[in-house]
Amino acid sequence: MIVLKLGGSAITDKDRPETLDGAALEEAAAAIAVTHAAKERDEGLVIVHGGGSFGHHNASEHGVTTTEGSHDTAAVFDIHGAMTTLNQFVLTRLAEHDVPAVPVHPFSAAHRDTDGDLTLPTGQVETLLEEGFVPVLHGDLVAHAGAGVTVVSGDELVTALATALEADRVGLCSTVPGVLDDDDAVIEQITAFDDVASVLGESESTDVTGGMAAKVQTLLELEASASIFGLADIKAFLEGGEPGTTVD
Ligand SMILES: Nc1ncnc2c1ncn2[C@@H]1O[C@H](COP(=O)(O)OP(=O)(O)OP(=O)(O)O)[C@@H](O)[C@H]1O
Ligand SMILES: C=C(C)CCOP(=O)(O)O
Repeated sequence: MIVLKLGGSAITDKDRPETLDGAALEEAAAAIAVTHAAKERDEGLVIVHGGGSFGHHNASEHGVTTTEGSHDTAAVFDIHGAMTTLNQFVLTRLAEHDVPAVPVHPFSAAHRDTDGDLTLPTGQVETLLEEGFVPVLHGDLVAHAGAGVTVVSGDELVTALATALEADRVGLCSTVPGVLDDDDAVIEQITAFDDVASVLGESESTDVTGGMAAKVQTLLELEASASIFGLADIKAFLEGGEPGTTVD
């Protein structure tokens, strides 16, 4: 099966709070629909989307990150609420393209222990896949022992899902065509963080989960290899290609 992340930076205007990039989401949904329809029903697809201009701004205002928690219910309503709003946009657009996409909200399913380690039950995702659905998860808040609630990034969910479901392929679509070097050329392959640490930065927009540096670090922990690519390469990835940067 395949785990595909739609980066928040790719499907929203990350510089304007709670602003969707409708054209980008449409391009993504159309590419997913055309490849999903062409495949056998038993090749499952799980989609995870990030926050972009939904979630990061709200989390930043409330001072909540993946490690800094909150016990304020207003923070939960704002941050989780922004993410479920974006999730509705994603589900609606996929449904318009006849992709059988259904929501799975991490806030209601996952938690962290006192060390910050994430537990994400996947029985519902596996059953939905077996029943022919495309589960759609998203970066969210999660209960965090000793800290209240903290942010879980879509990237962290991708690695948890890929490990639990033994994914064959993992793809992260972002606003860049891959990880870029000093000359803005796409780096084809990354096998060690130190090799690329000097070019990896945070996001240029408000981002509480660490941008490209955190993304690469998370993906290096994954057993399967993963691809980071831009919107125009979703179809190539879903058809079996390895566009952009491969992290393994
Ligand atoms: N070497 C690099 N190559 C490419 N992008 C980089 C690099 N260093 C920093 N970045 C930044 O990382 C961003 C991508 O990370 P970001 O976390 O925003 O991605 P995303 O997963 O698509 O979005 P979100 O976290 O909102 O879901 C790029 O838009 C760019 O600003
Ligand atoms: C900010 C929140 C709530 C989710 C962030 O998920 P990401 O955009 O995948 O890092």
